[in-house]
Amino acid sequence: MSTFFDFGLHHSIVRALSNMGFEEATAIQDQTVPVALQGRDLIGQAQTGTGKTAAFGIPLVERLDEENGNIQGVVLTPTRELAVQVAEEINKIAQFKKITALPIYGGQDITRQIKALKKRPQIIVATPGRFMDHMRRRTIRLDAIEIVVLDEADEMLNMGFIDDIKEILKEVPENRQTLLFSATMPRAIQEIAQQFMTDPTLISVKPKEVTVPNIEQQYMEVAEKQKFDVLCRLLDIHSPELAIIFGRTKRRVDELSEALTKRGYGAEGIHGDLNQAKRDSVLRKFKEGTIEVLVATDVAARGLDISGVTHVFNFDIPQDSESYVHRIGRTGRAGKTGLAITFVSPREIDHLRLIERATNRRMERRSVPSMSEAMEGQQRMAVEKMLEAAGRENLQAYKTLAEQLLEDVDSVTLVSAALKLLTKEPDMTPVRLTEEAPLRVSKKKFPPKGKGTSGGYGAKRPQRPRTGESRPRSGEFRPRSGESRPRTGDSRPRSDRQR
Ligand SMILES: Nc1ncnc2c1ncn2[C@@H]1O[C@H](COP(=O)(O)OP(=O)(O)OP(=O)(O)O)[C@@H](O)[C@H]1O
Ligand SMILES: [Mg+2]
Repeated sequence: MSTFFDFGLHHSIVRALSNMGFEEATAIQDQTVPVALQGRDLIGQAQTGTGKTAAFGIPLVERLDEENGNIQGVVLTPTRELAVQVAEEINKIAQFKKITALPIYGGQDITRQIKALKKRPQIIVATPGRFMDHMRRRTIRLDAIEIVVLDEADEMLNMGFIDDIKEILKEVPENRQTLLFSATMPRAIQEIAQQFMTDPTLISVKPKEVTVPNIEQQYMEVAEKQKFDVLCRLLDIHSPELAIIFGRTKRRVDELSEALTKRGYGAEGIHGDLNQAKRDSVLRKFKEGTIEVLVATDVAARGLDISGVTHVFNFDIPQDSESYVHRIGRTGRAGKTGLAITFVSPREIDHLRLIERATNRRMERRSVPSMSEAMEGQQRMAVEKMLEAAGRENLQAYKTLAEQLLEDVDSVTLVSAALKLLTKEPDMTPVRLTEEAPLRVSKKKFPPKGKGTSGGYGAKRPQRPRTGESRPRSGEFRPRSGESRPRTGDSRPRSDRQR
């Protein structure tokens, strides 16, 4: 692997990368940065958490002119949170250069954005809908744009942003450089590539292994009615540092986070119907560790890089293999390990097999843990806490008290009582969860063995469920198949404001 010196980057960027703790380039950076620095168009595919942001961030910061205050670079992302995160990472890379990246997204006051634009950032990181708003208001000038990046390009297509993206790409100067990145590259991407890119270089890191090996992948067959109790047991057994639980619908996310809170877990939900202030505060609390469980729809499946996420639970099996890959990719990032557990109801097994085929990787079947295992897990935690305190805390102020207690009660009884108080015993507080219909795969859509696995990503998608909740009503579950994708201006998704 190259060090960042080998790319011939400006010393201020090498210094910034070293400040960020980046010593060597990751595989995708190693292969794409030199090509992007030459000004060539490229399509970059590499697994989740392998540094695709810097793979386009470094060439952006290197190639753009710091003396020029015009907008020279645009990065489009599918979600608002991702726009903020990507802008932050670019600003870190640019910390010793006079280049700034500004995030622009729906749900944020547009006049504030216009004010921020007056400070002349060279790079805009935006969700497509809000970028279009600014384009129409002429508050963003496009004539000096040299580089356009589509991050999570396939997801933006899934969300129906295709027309917006086409319009944006038509408006920016034709001789720009276009970079397109994602961990998953379904075929529809090729259309964009052909239409809007100039002789793009395709760089794909291990296309057959779309998931990273350091994420342990398990599944459990669980009846819909039992899912919640099983989830609680798993949380008790694993005591994750930070966990993300994905649910299928917004209602599901609301109900789950409420139910978890009722049972004493620090959990909050995030989905597209919450206002931006709420979304921001939930994510902030999760990053700080104020809450340890984030319950989310697929709005949090893409790109988010939160350190400390040790576990991902698919409370509801994802709709398709792309969603699966990105959801579980919120753990096991930057070389760390992670565990992903997917719940599958008995009627959804075919759907799970379809995901396994598309990702070319089997999930390990695990049996549902028992209540006593959950109890043991919590007891283990209590013992750990106690031993840690015994080893580290200054206990002087408690010693006399302890000696007095030991005169009346024997030591085993006393320690047992202390452990009981420290143990979070299984909580069976009743909760209310509306049942979700299982995801079914029609026999026709189930590809014969061996097919659809080439390149890891050819498998056909299962049908979307037909329940009202999971319609693309507000951008959470978008039509992904050719037939149902809106084609006209009228039926286009109502911009990223709804996400
Ligand atoms: N060369 C490097 N050395 C060390 N850490 C790195 C390097 N490049 C990136 N990282 C870190 O790795 C983590 C994952 O990077 P990033 O978010 O860019 O992944 P990604 O490939 O875009 O993933 P996803 O497909 O989920 O969007 C980040 O915390 C980033 O700071
Ligand atoms: Mg990314």
